[in-house]
Amino acid sequence: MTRIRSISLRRVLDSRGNPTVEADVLTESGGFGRAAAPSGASTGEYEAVERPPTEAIAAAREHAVPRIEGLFAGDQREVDAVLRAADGTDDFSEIGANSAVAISMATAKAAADVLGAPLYQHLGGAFRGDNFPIPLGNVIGGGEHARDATHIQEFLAAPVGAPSVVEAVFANAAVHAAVAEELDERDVPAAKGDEGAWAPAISDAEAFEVMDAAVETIEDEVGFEIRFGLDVAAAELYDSDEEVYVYGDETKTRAEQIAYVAEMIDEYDLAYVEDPLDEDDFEGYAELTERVGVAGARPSQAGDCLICGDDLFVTNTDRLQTGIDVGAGNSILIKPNQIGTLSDAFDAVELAHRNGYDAVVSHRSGETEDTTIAHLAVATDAAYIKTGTVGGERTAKLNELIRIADDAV
Ligand SMILES: C=C(OP(=O)(O)O)C(=O)O
Ligand SMILES: [Mg+2]
Repeated sequence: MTRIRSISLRRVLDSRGNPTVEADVLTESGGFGRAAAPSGASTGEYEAVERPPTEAIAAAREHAVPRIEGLFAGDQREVDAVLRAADGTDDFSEIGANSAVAISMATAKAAADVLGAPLYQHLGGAFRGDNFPIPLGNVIGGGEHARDATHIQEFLAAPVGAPSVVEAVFANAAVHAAVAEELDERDVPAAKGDEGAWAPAISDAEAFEVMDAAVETIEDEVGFEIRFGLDVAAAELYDSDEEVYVYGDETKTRAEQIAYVAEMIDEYDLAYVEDPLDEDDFEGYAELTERVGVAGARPSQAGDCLICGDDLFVTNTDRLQTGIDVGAGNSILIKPNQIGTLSDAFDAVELAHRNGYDAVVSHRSGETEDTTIAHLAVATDAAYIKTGTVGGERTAKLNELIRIADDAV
């Protein structure tokens, strides 16, 4: 295997118009990989730290790049371990998780290029057969991603019965269009939020109705089962002084929040609920998980509702282990930039799978054209991949998924 000859880092634009870190990795035999860090808006308190790109690049050039140049490109674990050692902190606050994840992902792409293999195969996906992640598509959103819209951050289409990835991807786009029609009929204008989801000024209750109607319309059209799900992003709603969840003028106690989410799962047969409670409430997650009766290995395979930890677990194996120990949730959201390296993201998926939890690989609200997460989702046999449904930085991932399924990457 060839060694890494050089690493270049630069600032590029993300989908919000903010700067982010892009890395190029070049090997001695001419292998090339390029990757860019995404960026969150509703970030978890326990995520690895993103530094302003200029500082992150300067720190990575000083501390990490000289130690990684010369390593074998295919030895991802070694490269990621050296990134961590060069940073020297627990949370990548020296070189920035944005520099770290860009270098980690670009290294994997360079190694795949050397092998002449698609990235998902290099990452371990050669034996995945016909298992493909189901795309969860954000079609109505608010929270931290849009002002004056729903309190719940994301309403996500879940085409669980789609016979193929391509049909699933197009079904989500059709639900996005059907939501626009449904809003139009109700005379509700809607701009789009950060992830391309419609961001109407309607109540959460009305958004449930709109989703339900749109999903049913498209289900009838395509002839396979489409459910939907949520990212409540409840840490953003939680007032820790008052110990209540704040929905505009209304509040819910912890018990009311658990009851509300359980009721919505039941009423709308939700396939997926992410971050239903605050990021410190492992016990609350456990209570809800038990209440909605999710049992057994890999709930997605049994058609059960996923209770997924994003801000709760932050792609971190220590936090996931705490959750596993108390029965908090049954799935984990995987965002490589929350933890800083691909090796750490893989460890989180493997710990999840060994314990019957599903993995859901996810984009961030601030994205680039980077397609690494499509390969990561296939390589790890993730149950779902969460992205938007429209917009270039979102369709980049979806179109790559279609190409992987078509063996055309
Ligand atoms: C994608 C999400 O948003 P952000 O990237 O803003 O954390 C999320 O909360 O799942
Ligand atoms: Mg989330």
